[in-house]
Amino acid sequence: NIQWHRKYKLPPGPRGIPFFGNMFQMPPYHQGPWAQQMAQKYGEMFTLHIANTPWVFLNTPRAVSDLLEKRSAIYSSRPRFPYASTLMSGDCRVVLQPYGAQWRATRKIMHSILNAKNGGTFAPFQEVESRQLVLDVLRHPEMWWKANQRFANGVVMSVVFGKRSGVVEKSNVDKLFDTSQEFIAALQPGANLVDTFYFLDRLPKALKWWTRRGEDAFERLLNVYGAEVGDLKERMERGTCPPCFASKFLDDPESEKLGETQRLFALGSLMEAGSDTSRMTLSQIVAAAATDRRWVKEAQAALDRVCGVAARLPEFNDRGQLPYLSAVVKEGFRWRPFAEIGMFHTLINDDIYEDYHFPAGTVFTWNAWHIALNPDEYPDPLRFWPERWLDPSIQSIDPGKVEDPLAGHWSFGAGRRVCTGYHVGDSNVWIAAARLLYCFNFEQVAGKEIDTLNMNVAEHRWAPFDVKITARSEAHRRLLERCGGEAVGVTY
Ligand code: HEM
Repeated sequence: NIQWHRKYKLPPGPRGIPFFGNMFQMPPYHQGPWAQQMAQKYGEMFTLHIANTPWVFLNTPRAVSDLLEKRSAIYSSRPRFPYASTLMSGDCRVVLQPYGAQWRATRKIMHSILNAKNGGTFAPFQEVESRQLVLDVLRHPEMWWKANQRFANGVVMSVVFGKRSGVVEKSNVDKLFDTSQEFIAALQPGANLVDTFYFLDRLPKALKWWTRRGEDAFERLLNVYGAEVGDLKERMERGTCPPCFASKFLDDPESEKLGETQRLFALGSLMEAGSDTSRMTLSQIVAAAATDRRWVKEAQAALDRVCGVAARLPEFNDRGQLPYLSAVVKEGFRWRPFAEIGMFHTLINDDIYEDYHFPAGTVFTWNAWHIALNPDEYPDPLRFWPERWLDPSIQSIDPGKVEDPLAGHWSFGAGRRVCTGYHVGDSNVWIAAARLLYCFNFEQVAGKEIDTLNMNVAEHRWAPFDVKITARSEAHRRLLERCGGEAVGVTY
């Protein structure tokens, strides 16, 4: 221990208790405000000890860029998860895989399919599902959050499996999304003690009460995805499957080398990572629209200039003429980051940075909430202010980068671990936001004002907040019925 302390030096942080460290100080959810307070107290970095693993929070873009980006080759692994990764996922869940050959090979193929050049493969799915979205909101405005969820799940189902979820056998779709929820639940702090207290993993198998549960979850997932891949192969043979991620992935000879389990988990990982993320970002934009009319008026004026008044729905082709809408999407990713304390990146070698010496195995994360709401980075940070991405006199940003999904914020992560689906995610949110804003007005409900700093947008069983949504005019209503209606009968 003394030798360790002589050799290594970590940033300061709150004092913990023996054995558990700071485990009980960090709230189990909505950790952003707490981590923000810590950053205000300790400065550019602070350290927590979760059991005996040090976690370093990076509180400025400078530190995130210096470590997670510029030194990405050694800051891109993940902590061990004996339950959520090994037992439940056969060590094949991309998002938790350690930095190594298997992760790199899977990610390389994912990237080759999900990059911007393939946007044309996915745009038809996003086009249909966003038409259905605006129609669903028109018909049942109080169920906007369900419509939003259906949109996000529907897009990711089509992007991955080339299948419209509205027409897929419902039980398997439910099972697909249930497996995702089960995985997300398993990742919550404290959900499985062995993922924090690694010594438990050394117990004899008979004493590990969680083993059966994890093995069951693993089997279930293989069956659900196996069934979906079987169906996909049949549709490919019949020539009825539109090009999608899975058809390209399974056709790629490189993917054969990954083995069957890794191939199934690659598909599963995309479904898990790609759905809730789009849904939550859209919910944030709805909240922002209801709480601040100023930017909504600008967005609607920009849309009307390009599409005419209640003349036609915005299209992807309009994007170049609608920088304001790209700025809305960027602001949607920045405004209230839902990955409030970022995502864990494990350091694989010892490293020295300025005054500090970090041991291999230290976990790093970017303090997303603090950075996004820091007035030194983003003037008037609580305001949803798309202009900040277009006007360098508000914020130092190159307005030419407004369509670059990664520029100016960390919501898609950092370095080699950055979100593989960011082009799909960004365009999902763009088309849905453009169409919703073109067609609807959003208002708060009297007596049920939205507390935008305390919205639980992760909630998928009920509305995260109340909002009144109405068509902008009778002409918009007619347009919605016509254009939305065209999506209802589409099957593939
Ligand atoms: C719409 C908004 C989205 C947001 C805000 C988002 C955000 C993120 C974040 C923060 C990470 C972790 C990055 C890190 O560790 O540094 C991540 C990882 C990932 N995302 Fe996304 N994501 C979105 C959409 C999508 C979509 C649509 C897909 C797939 C079609 C996707 C696939 C993935 C995958 C596979 C990973 C794991 C990458 C790895 O560990 O190597 N994401 N995403």
